Formats: sequence, structure tokens, C-alpha cells
Amino acid sequence: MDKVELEKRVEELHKLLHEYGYAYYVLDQPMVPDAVYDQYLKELLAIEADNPDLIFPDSPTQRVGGNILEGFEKVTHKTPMLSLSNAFNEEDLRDFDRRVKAVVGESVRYVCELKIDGLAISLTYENGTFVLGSTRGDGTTGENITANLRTIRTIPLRLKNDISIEVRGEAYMPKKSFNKLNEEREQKGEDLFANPRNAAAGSLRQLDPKIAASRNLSIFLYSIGGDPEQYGLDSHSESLDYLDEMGLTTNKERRVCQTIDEVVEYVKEWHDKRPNLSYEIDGIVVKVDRFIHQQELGFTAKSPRWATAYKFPAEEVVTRLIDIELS
Ligand SMILES: NC(=O)c1cnc(OC2CCCC2)nc1N
Repeated sequence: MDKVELEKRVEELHKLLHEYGYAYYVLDQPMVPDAVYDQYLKELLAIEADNPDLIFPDSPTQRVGGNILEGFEKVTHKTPMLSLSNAFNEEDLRDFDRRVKAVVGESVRYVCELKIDGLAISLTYENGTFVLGSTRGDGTTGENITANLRTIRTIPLRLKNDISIEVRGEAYMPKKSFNKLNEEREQKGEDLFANPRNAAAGSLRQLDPKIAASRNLSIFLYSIGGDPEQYGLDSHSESLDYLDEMGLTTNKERRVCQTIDEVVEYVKEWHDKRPNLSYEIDGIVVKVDRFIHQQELGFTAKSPRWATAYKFPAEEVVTRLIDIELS
């Protein structure tokens, strides 16, 4: 093939492999057998080996970088990554609802989301390509962990549309991966991770992307950084649907609630269903849905007045002690 035909073939292979990767990792619905995916990947690797000028950052072959980093650069977030106020019981939720209604009136609508117990991160895409990933850090300055985030298969290297956007979410380690990792570490006499959140944070702080790639991390995205209205979105629930359309992964258990009673219902439901989830959550995030209402409510020094986090008590851990008592 001549150069032009090669470029066309590379573009075709990118498109195919991104589509198959999305179906496999994000939708959990493989479109082709693994052997077919591997064959296309091998073809792309061969073309890239003979034509290094055809290796692009969003190529599916560039997920796991080669070199080990010296350290992490600092990244200043364009808009601060805020923390959440807490609610500990139903009364706190109803107080939150009263405070919100005092400002925006009775027509307020909420979005409830599972509060993923992981590491808050930010992803920046320019013209559809993933260019920068960072930790929340202190909310203003985080660490550049792009190389490690690229290894997370549910983070697309290229969006469905060539938009420039910054999105925020939670990187996490599924419970199964956490248990398997600790079993392996116990075999090797290494220290164990206390919980999946620490394991995810420890994995993303590795300087060698190959280690992060081996930890089976995933991600749920839950907000757009900067001004979401620039994408013609009027509410938080719309923005989450928009992220889905762009090929980004959001958590599908979210629910729009018309009243605080429905919010309380959702909290009770997920308090009971929490042990069946394949990942850890430490509560429920309740957000005012319409952006005009969020703007009217504004922020305190460190967190939005239009959101709160209902915290679940720490999940009961069945310890060996109980086993001994029962035996
Ligand atoms: N851990 C979570 O799952 C989570 C955390 N934070 C937020 O929203 C914050 C972000 C900006 C103001 C509200 N949503 C979430 N789902």
C-alpha cells in the first residue's frame, strides 16, 4: 500500500478497534470474537512498526505507555474540583431540601447518584482526543496521571464526536479485582490494601503504567468541568445522558427525583442493595438538577449548596472473630 492508502487503513483500524473496544469494555457486549479484535490490533501494530509517523496518541495501541515516569507533574484545574457537604440521616436530607426550596422555590427537581468510593479524577479531551488526566489533589492542583488513566479500558481515547470537554468522575477498583489483588499480595507476603479506594489510589500513583494496566481499574463519570451550558445542556441529568452519547461511562443507577420523599426512597433502596454491587459505594449524592437552580444556589467556600452526600455507615465487615464465636 502507498502512504495515502496506509493512512486510510490506519484510520479504518482506529475506528474499528475503538468501536469494538467500546462495545467490549463499556457496553459489556462484544461485537466480534477476541481473535478478530487481536488480528486487527496486530495489523495496526505492524503498520505502526513500519511507519512510526502513523502512530497517533489516540491509537488503541497506545493505551499502555512504555516508559516509567520520574514523577507526576502538577496540574491546575481550570475550575476547582469541589468537595461535598454531608447528610447523615433523613432529617439532614429534609433540611437540605428546605434550604434549597427557600432559594429556588417548590419546583426543584433532584438527581440521585450512587456515591462511588474511589479516587476523584478529571479527564480533558481536545477535538475528541483524550489529552490529559489528573487527580483531584487539593481541589485546585492535582497530579498529571494521564499515562495511568490511558490504561483504563472504560476511558475512551477518542470520543464519538470531536468535541473539547473536561469531565470529572471517580476511578475505582471493582470488589472482585480488589479481593484477587490482595490474595496475590498475601501469597507474596506483601502488605494488603485496606479497601478498594486505597487500592485504586495506590494503582494510579504507580510511576510504571504497566502496573496500573494490570490492576483492572474502571471509572464512572459524573460531571462536566467548566460551563456545561456551552454544550446546550440545561440540567445535570441531561449532561449525564450527553456524556453517554459521547461514549463516556456514567453510572446507570442514577434516578431523577421530583420530591425529597423520592430521594429518601432511593437512599433506603440502595442502602439495602449496596452489598450486591460489584463496586463499593459510601453513600448517595443528591444534586439539584436544573443548572439555573444550581446557579441561584451557588457555593460555600468549599462545596456547592446545590448538592449533598448522604453517607452510609461503614459496611459491616465479617471478621474471623465472629467465625470463632460461631464455631
Ligand atoms: N463519588 C461520586 O460518585 C460522586 C462525587 N461527586 C459528585 O458530584 C460532586 C462533584 C461536583 C459537585 C458535586 N458526584 C458523584 N457521583
